[in-house]
Amino acid sequence: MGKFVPRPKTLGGDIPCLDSPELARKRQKALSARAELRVERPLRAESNLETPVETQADGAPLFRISDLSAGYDKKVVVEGVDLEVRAGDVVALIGPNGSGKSTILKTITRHLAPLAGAVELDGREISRWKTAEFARNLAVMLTDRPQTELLTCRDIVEAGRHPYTGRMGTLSPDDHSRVDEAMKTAHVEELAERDFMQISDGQRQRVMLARAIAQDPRVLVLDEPTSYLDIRYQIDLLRILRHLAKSRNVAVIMSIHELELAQKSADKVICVKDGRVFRAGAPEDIFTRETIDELYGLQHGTFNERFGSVEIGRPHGNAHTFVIAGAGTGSAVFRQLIRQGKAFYAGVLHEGDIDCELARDLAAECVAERAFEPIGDKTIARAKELLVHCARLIVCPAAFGTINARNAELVEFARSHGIEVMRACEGASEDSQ
Ligand SMILES: Nc1ncnc2c1ncn2[C@@H]1O[C@H](COP(=O)(O)OP(=O)(O)OP(=O)(O)O)[C@@H](O)[C@H]1O
Repeated sequence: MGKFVPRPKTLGGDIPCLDSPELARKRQKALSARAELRVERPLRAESNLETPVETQADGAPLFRISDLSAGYDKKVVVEGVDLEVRAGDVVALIGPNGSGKSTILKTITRHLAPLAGAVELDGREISRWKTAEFARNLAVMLTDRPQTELLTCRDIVEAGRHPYTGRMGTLSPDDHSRVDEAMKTAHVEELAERDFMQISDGQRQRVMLARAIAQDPRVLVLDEPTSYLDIRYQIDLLRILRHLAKSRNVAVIMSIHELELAQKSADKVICVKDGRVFRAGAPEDIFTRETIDELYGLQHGTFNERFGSVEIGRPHGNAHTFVIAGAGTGSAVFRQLIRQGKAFYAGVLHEGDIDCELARDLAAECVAERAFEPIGDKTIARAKELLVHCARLIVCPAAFGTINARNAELVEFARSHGIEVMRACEGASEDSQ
């Protein structure tokens, strides 16, 4: 293992001393790593990062996939894929493990040859593009870890500019400022001099994002870009991708497992299941309980479309707890009971209240009244029918209002039947005070 050679001091702000022998050697290494890193050439060497790339005049898709079959060693693992992506679109591929998302992404980035069908960039089959020409249009961020030796994180990001340089990979001052900008955008400035192989997975992912940004592509393809990132950087990454799409007209195509993030960041969602496109459409059409439960074959939990989250489902067994909730006061108690594996009833709630939405997924039964209507006789009677089987009543709201005033009857009912009454906020028995 060679000794790590620190980078030379910079001259004139952040512009490195380009004629240093050490840097030339490292740059040579970076050049040889270039093939490994699959650096793709941006379309126009002279293009400015601040200048949005022109959209096609006729509004035709930038990228078109038609009846694509893809797989390994002539064995098809995914087929019948159709997709049109326009400049500025953010497209998310979602679906269960092993459904074929990565295989599609590897095929549309020419890491795998298509087994059938067509993939066109700018109306031309991707196999007909010269390597450099194709590379000038498209940047890729896949999940495999590039093995590099003695390259700093800055070297890696600089590799994103090599498509703009001559054969020796000498970066111009303009290239350097773009590298700086990309590192700043991906929050990896502080990693600049660290060995790329000696940083965390999440840090490495952000460095690879910086490289892709420095590359200034028209199409950016990312395989599970959020997988190693903490929540702050997941949000940052998706904001960056949306910014690239909306301000610079980059077409972004990514696979992603975090449904909530996909729902909030994608313009178009492609659901891949069992090697086929199971459904495709706008997030509003895709992120429904029915579609997501079916896509993932959820049996013990369910997708809550209101919250964009997956709930782990209600516990088995009889309920011995009744929770009076409302206006979001019950959510924490519901989740606490679920964590404890305790089944519970919830009521009397109003349709549309967020507690009502959640209780429908988590409670053994949710007693609900129509929105904005005072609690009626039938509803209160049903709540009492359930309450009488319970050992305790948890009251979440600090006070009742006009339309849920009759929940006070449940408290009285509990007391008169020897059922323990607890205030959620105090966690103590009200009756024992
Ligand atoms: N190099 C390979 N050679 C042969 N089969 C492969 C190879 N890579 C993946 N597969 C198979 O292809 C199918 C699709 O895999 P793919 O990686 O595309 O799924 P995915 O949807 O990206 O899954 P995940 O969400 O787990 O990343 C799987 O059955 C997988 O085992």
